[in-house]
Amino acid sequence: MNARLDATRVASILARVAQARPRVHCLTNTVAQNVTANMLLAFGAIPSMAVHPDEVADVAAAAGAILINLGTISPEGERAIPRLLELARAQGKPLVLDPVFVELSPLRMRLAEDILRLPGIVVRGNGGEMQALAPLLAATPGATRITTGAVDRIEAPSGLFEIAHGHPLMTKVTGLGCASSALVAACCAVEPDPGLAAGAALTAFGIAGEIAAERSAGPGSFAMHLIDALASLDEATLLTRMG
Ligand SMILES: Nc1ncnc2c1ncn2[C@@H]1O[C@H](COP(=O)(O)OP(=O)(O)OP(=O)(O)O)[C@@H](O)[C@H]1O
Ligand SMILES: Cc1ncsc1CCO
Ligand SMILES: [Mg+2]
Repeated sequence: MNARLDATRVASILARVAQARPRVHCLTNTVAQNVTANMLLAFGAIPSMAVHPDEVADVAAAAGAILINLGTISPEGERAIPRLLELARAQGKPLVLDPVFVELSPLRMRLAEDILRLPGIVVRGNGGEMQALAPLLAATPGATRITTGAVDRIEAPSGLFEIAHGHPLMTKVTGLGCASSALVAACCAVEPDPGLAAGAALTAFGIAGEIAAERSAGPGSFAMHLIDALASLDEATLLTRMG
């Protein structure tokens, strides 16, 4: 099922991130901002986090990809969203939606519905979030749907990928799902097939999680080791871990 996503392919996408150093503009939640920025840097990408509706499109204009995360959506963030959608549409820029807790509020569901109208949209959520969005996604042809958990499932126009890497400690540090969405966006900036881009990002993140778990004593040191493991991931490690 993942025949097109071997270690060489993943390494090639990661090398393109390291070479191009794409900026990912993150309209994200206040909890996950720091860990998201640090994971992007460890991955070789560059974060920008502007929120103000009157500057967000200027700041994002030269970014390689955009992330919209609904986790602590504010009135200001809500006004920034159409600016980013307009920019992504005009420039054909990749946009990833992280529908945090979309099942908890009609406001989030309405915002998700607007964002899902963007052609080529990529959505990454956990099982509950993706289940809540299922009726909307069923009416969204061309979207890439990513459900993370013990096994990550990527349903893309180019096919289905399943990633069985990672570690349960990844659920004990807040914002790692949010950070994974940003890494998917970074790969979308350098790889036109969003299925392969998401597969590379989540394989790298999962393998870094496995390595970090071997080095850590609990969730605190795990977060630190995860940044280090992601920053030093190389093709030889991918080959060994992907088998
Ligand atoms: N039980 C598990 N075993 C291995 N890896 C896991 C497990 N659960 C989650 N992961 C990994 O953790 C990362 C985050 O996924 P998760 O589904 O926990 O996100 P999330 O619920 O959106 O997190 P958050 O909202 O806290 O940011 C993914 O890379 C995923 O593969
Ligand atoms: C804990 C939390 N609350 C809103 S966003 C967030 C980070 C994980 O999604
Ligand atoms: Mg989440």
